[in-house]
Amino acid sequence: SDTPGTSTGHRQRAQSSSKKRGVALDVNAWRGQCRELLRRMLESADSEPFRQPVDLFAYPDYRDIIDTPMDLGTVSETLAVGNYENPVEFAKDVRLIFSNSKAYTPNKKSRIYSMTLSLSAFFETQVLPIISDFKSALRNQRRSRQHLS
Ligand SMILES: O=C(O)c1ccc2ncsc2c1
Repeated sequence: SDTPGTSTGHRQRAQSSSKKRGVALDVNAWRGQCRELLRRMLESADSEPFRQPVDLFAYPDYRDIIDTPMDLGTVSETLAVGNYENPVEFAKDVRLIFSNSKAYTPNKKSRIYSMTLSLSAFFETQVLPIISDFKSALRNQRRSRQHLS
């Protein structure tokens, strides 16, 4: 009712973010965080073999072994055009880069394979908090929307 001083029902909570337990829970924060993570990976020398699709002239048997090629340039483009719905989809493509390299490598001492190991170790430490922050923001958003109506 519009009687002054009476409850007017639940105020619409901010859609994109709300402060809870001192953490800003923004369901959209993951995209900029993933773009920054990609930037840091691309500036590392360890990413050189993975910045563009594997050169099929350099590795003519590549597609005999690898069904779904993936590279950091393709991941960056997919992120930039908004074709990842969440950070889990983004991480799945980045992990594909590393699993392809592990599947293709002729031996576990190869230079490129060792670059795969160090870059994927860095990636996993950095992507974990991005994914868990996204999941808690989503839980929070669903909780606050459930109270509306
Ligand atoms: O020549 C190699 O040792 C090697 C190992 C892994 C790898 N992943 C994509 S290209 C490639 C080449």
